[in-house]
Amino acid sequence: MSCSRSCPRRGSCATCPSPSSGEPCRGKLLLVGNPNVGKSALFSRLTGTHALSSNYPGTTVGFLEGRLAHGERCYRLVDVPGAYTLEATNEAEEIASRIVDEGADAAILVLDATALERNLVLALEVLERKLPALVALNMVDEARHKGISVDPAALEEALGIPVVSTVAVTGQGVKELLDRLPEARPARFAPSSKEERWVAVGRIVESVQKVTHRHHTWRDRLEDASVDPLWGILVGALVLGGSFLLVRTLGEGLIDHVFDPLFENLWRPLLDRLGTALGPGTARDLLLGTLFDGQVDFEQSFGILSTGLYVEFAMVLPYILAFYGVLSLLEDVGYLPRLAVLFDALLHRMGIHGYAVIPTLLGLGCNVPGILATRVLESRRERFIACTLISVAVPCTALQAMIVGSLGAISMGYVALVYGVLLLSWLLLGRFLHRILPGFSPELIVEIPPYRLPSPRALGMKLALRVKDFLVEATPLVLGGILLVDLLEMVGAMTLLARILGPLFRWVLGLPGEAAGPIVMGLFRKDIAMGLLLPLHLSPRQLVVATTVLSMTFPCIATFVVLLKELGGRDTLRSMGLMIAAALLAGGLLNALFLLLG
Ligand SMILES: Nc1nc2c(ncn2[C@@H]2O[C@H](COP(=O)(O)OP(=O)(O)OP(=O)(O)O)[C@@H](O)[C@H]2O)c(=O)[nH]1
Ligand SMILES: [Mg+2]
Repeated sequence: MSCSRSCPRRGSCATCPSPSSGEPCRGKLLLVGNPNVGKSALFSRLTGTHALSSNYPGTTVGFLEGRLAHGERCYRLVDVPGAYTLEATNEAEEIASRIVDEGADAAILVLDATALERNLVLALEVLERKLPALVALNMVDEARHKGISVDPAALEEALGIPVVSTVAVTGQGVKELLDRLPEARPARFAPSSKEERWVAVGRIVESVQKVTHRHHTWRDRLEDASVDPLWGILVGALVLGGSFLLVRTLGEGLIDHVFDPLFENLWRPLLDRLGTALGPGTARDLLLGTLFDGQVDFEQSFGILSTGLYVEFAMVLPYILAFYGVLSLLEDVGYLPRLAVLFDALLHRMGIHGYAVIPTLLGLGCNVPGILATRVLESRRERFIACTLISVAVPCTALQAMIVGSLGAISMGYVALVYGVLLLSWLLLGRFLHRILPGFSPELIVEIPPYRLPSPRALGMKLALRVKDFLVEATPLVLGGILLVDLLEMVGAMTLLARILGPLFRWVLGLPGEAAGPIVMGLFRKDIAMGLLLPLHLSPRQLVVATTVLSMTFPCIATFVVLLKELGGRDTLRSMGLMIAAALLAGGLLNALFLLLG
């Protein structure tokens, strides 16, 4: 097992046993470098722990720790968030700066050979702090394609520390890097000003790097086209439209041809037998739920083993697989930062810069990583706006799967209506927050990585990591949520909730009081809450209102916890207040519109 799992309280990883002796790992190594230079790819290679690695700056925003065993020695290896400078400008850089200041036995300075100049600035800042170090000169394959050659021996001479050329995605040079770890040493750079550092960097680059002329390739042309104001929008619309279609087709295909048949043909007979063995009583009510004609209804029975497992595995998991498969591909190709450039003008009107598009897209998978990814935004104001917008108007894949599964079964028009209202709320709330919150949004300074052909192995590992995270996080909440609903039902709490909130639901939203329970249960899991709405036999229009309100009100418990961690108590409360107000307003207006239309 890796340290990152066994030591979630980062930094207390001294409890990880070393390979042979059973003693804790005492040595500490840091992987330090600019964003998107391959630190996490190298981390995965060195520790065998899979860290998320994507082709855009800011993938790692908190740090990850793993164990690196080499020969008789055992080290704790820290994947430090990418930073351009240790004079931090955002939270990810603050974390990086703090970790470097805490010190370590050695730092592995990961430099991108295609952008040596910019990378060396940070390297010198680290070296000025007298940390023993060595260099992993990464992406040398990419540099070769670009006609850039860096002489590692000359760089070693110039810096005074070991330099090893690496290609983190293939593992080239990684063994040599490990072999040379003991040679890591402090360099002789004295603390200097920014200007002096740039001058030193210029001198080093001149002596170690050669650039040869090369012709424009189709990749260069595609890169230019995808940020062009006109062509870029066309490419963006095609990519986004195509992605959504692909997710839907893949998700539906998996449900129809894999997961549904599995539940119907394998799981149902087992449940039937269990039902007969248990006979009527509380145990059967909790495990299988309500029976219809003596049979389990996977969507409506609400037993732990019936609806609980079905919702998670047959309704949500297929879309999780499809969504993360497609998103990971877009990430690794390097398309997302281009989307950030295209969206910058629009997002600036909402007080956030274009880069917020990446957390937002991640939020469409699960709000939790989406909110964590807002750490790359510079100001607190931007982060508050981005987090609130994600929680209010960006439905996670689990909820979307249920929306498409239930509302989509009636008409895709209703699904489009819910998405339309969410999009409009996202835009209007963003505008509103931009107006009322003091401060300004910094300009977009985002580095556009080159397009890269993703490695199927890396993609597969990333998908497996994300699906595992989903299962670990969702399973206890889904099953526990269903148990809680059943217990609350048994003690009459749901009826009480319906009575208290009934008038508000009836008058403002046009919903029966019984819808209050499911919507409040959204605090646990929104997919389960959506499942609870189904047995109420709402009219399609009521279901649209209920779905919209459920999407926009309280975040689920996991999102709430990260919001609290990222924004602090006061801002989380403000954000939740906005969520409830926006949800009631949107639901109320939809209801009024439906009444007007008759
Ligand atoms: N061609 C090539 N691609 C690489 C190499 N190393 C990493 N990559 C790719 O570069 C992208 C960035 O890698 P990451 O490991 O996410 O970089 P990082 O430094 O952890 O980035 P942040 O977490 O954003 O700071 C990914 O798409 C990797 O697959 C390399 O040596 N050659
Ligand atoms: Mg990373």
